[in-house]
Amino acid sequence: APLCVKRQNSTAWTAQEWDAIVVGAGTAGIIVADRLSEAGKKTLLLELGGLSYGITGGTEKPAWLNGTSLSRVDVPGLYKSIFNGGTDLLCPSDVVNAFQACTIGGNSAINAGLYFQPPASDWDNYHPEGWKSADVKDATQRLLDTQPSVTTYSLDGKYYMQTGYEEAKKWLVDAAGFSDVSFNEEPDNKDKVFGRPVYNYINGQRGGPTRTYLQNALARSNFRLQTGARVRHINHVRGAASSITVEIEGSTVEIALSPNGRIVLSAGAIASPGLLMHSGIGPLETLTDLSKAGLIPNNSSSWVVNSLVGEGLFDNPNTFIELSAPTIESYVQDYNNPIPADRDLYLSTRSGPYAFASQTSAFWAYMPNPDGTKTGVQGTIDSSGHGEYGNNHSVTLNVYGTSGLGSAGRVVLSQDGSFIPGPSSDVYYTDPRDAENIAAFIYSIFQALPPSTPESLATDGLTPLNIPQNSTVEEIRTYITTPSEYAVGAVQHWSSSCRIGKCVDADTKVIGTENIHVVDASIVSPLTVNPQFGVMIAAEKGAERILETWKSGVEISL
Ligand SMILES: Cc1cc2nc3c(=O)[nH]c(=O)nc-3n(C[C@H](O)[C@H](O)[C@H](O)COP(=O)(O)OP(=O)(O)OC[C@H]3O[C@@H](n4cnc5c(N)ncnc54)[C@H](O)[C@@H]3O)c2cc1C
Repeated sequence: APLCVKRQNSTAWTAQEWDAIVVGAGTAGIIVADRLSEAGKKTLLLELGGLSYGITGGTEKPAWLNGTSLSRVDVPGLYKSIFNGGTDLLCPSDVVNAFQACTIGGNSAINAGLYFQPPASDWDNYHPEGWKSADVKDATQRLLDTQPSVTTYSLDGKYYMQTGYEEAKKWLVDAAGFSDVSFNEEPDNKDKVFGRPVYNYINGQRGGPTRTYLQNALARSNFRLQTGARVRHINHVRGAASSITVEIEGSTVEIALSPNGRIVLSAGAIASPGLLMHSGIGPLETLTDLSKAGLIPNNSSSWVVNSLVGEGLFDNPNTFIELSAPTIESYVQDYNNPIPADRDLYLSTRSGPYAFASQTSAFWAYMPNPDGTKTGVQGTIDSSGHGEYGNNHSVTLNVYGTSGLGSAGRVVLSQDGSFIPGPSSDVYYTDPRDAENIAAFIYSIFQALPPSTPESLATDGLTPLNIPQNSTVEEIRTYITTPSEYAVGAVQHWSSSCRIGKCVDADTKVIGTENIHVVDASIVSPLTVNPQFGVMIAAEKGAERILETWKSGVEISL
């Protein structure tokens, strides 16, 4: 644990009692632990993974970064290389059945850094009392004060890889009637809007809670971050937790809460419900299976039966649409061998193609439903083609369904005897209305493209290559719901598996427990935008609510 040992050079931390034990130094966990320690609580932040950003001591990097303080995590343009594997940043396969980061920063250390503020309607329409837009306003401001959102990423002030952006703007703004907006200036406007993406970068490098909140917390003597610590389960009697069992450096230790202490699970939308289940908190059937396997006590009087633990797991259903135009010049950032001029531009001035992740534009719309609700759709355009469409004149449009979708699954434990948490098979498109809406949206924007077929490309403007421009709604619906390299792929935006008002109460406390909280993507309902910003608001707000429960002096009876 190179980070903490230096300052708090006690090896006896495992024998101490903690006011708050936060599980997972990810996107939300870091923020919660910072705010609780700031309020004077003696706070332990336990992280399964290891070092990530250069500032944490991370050293995983390509040779061209040797001699700098940067790790691969710091360079925004190395984002897509995470999908090539060969990294210690990802979760081991026995932790979650999904593509997730297990390292300081969690997924904020590997994601694209897209940082879109959710519209007020996401809180007002989909979250309960106490979590409406007016309730999260201050939390949002605290977040923006600590982690700003940037609209220019390259420090020379220029925009790079813009040929796809220009064609998309011609299509969506000039022909399809979308408004050209600055997303930061009007975050609530997500209906028929187009613009440049916003990111959470700091001075041309990856931002996120590790660069901001964690640095504040590490300066406090009542805070400790421990890496390489895998939490196995919470020890509790009918929901009143007294300690946590952790595997660290090959041994298993129990770490105690102080009287009136709190446990906060921030292990992510798949792992947090998994940890609750492995602690005897969850659906009866799952707890019965775990007890038969000897993994939780047989004595069911110590269980907390809560069928909503894991329920509602969401991920955006997505489709890649490959677009080509004669004017487009594709660009692929290279992990090992960047174009020397682009490498030097980044190293000398944090400018150029390596100063951002490669998304050059984004757009949103809502599809109205007969019952008065609306279904959100988002498009994000990248700088290169995908799969067999990787020619020099193509880019990839990633279309997601977002808020208001009816499809969701749940966190299930694997049936192979190892009980690893993962998504059920019914996360995407189980509600037929979702595919209808997304197909109708794609159809509608295709009408604003010049007529073309994949065999006879438009000479001026974009041609869709994998879904022909002249497809019917029905043909598009079939394409997007048929698994392929371009459709029904997991975006890994896991959320909503332990929702506020259902699985946890408005104080983020797991219903049926006394002092066990969940604060991470699990508690947030499906948002109109990529989840990171909303998850960080939930962490600010969650910390505020937890601190209020302490002030009101609720006693935990053991
Ligand atoms: C490839 C990829 C790209 C993405 N791009 C974007 C984007 O550009 N913009 C955006 O808004 N969203 C993006 N997302 C989604 C976004 O990053 C996540 O929604 C968000 O970071 C989730 O935050 P969290 O706090 O819930 O969990 P995480 O950030 O995942 O943190 C969970 C932490 O808990 C730790 N942990 C888990 N189990 C244990 C255990 N048993 N003991 C101890 N520690 C444990 C993990 O190691 C991890 O550090 C992306 C996600 C992925 C995977």
